Amino acid sequence: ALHLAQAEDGKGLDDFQKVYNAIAEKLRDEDEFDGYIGYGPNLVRLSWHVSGTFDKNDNSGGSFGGTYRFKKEADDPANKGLQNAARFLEPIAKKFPWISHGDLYTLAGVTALQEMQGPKIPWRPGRVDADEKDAPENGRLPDASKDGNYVRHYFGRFGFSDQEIVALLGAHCLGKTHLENSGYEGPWGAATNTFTNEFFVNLLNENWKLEKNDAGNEQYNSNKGYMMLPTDYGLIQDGKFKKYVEKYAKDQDAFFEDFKSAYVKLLENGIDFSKLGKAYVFKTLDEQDS
Ligand code: HEM
Ligand SMILES: CCOC(=O)c1cnc2ccccc2c1N
Repeated sequence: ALHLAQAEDGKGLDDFQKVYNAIAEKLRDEDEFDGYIGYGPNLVRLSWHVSGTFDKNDNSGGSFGGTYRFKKEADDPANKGLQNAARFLEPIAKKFPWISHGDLYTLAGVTALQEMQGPKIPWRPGRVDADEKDAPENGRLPDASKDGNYVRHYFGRFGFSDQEIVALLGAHCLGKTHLENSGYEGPWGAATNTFTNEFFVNLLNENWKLEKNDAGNEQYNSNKGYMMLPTDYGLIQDGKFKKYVEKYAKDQDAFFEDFKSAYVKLLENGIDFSKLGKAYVFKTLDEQDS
């Protein structure tokens, strides 16, 4: 059965907005990280990795239990580089000991996206920390060296449509790949910390060359120093995916709307929120500047 959301007792919008603001202020303050990209993209990746372990066949994994806090999950080779996001969140967890790890990891991704000018992401609390025995085994996160069909099959495990898959991958407009983390490198100089539909525009407009990188892995490089993973590139090799790439390259609002819905589905997969009221929509720091 699905995990039943149980919100932290007596905590409401104002309490979670305080956590949002603490993360957002720390993001602004520590802007030099990773060549002045900042922690935003890394926090978004953490929120996806703690959710992407979900398996609808037995409702295991997923964001509910906050099991990333255990080495068994944190040390998954696929999570290499996310130690930065985890370290960033430690003082936040200390300042707000009442928030569960699952809620913190997902709220941090929402905060980062909104502070990077992304869409407003409705968010619901109620994830409850589980034990180490509930941590999913390694190997549930995707392999970047594969093609579009692999990506379709992989996300089929969560019940995502072609349109939801393409929208979700639009998050690859943020940050960069790091050779020491994943065996992929780049984009050089083009890495961004602003949420846009640029990933789709680049996919369609650049001429991509498949090259071996310094780790011996094949990736697509463009003469502007952009890069795409083989799984990224699979979105334009596969006709059914490509039509959504074209839609989002033309219409950023449509991308924002569809990304928001798919991202919420990713973060809430496997959890029954029916006992809770409506989702919270947080104000950005800019919207609160009195
Ligand atoms: C086919 C599915 C996916 C694959 C194979 C994949 C693979 C990767 C790889 C290899 C990296 C580089 C990590 C590093 O070297 O530091 C990366 C980074 C990233 N991914 Fe994905 N990813 C996928 C889906 C997603 C999704 C669904 C999201 C969010 C909704 C996402 C968000 C990010 C972000 C924001 C970064 C940049 C992290 C940073 O700059 O530190 N990815 N991804
Ligand atoms: C808009 C310029 O960035 C890109 O084209 C791009 C492409 N794939 C990625 C894959 C993983 C992480 C970041 C990625 C990225 N920033």
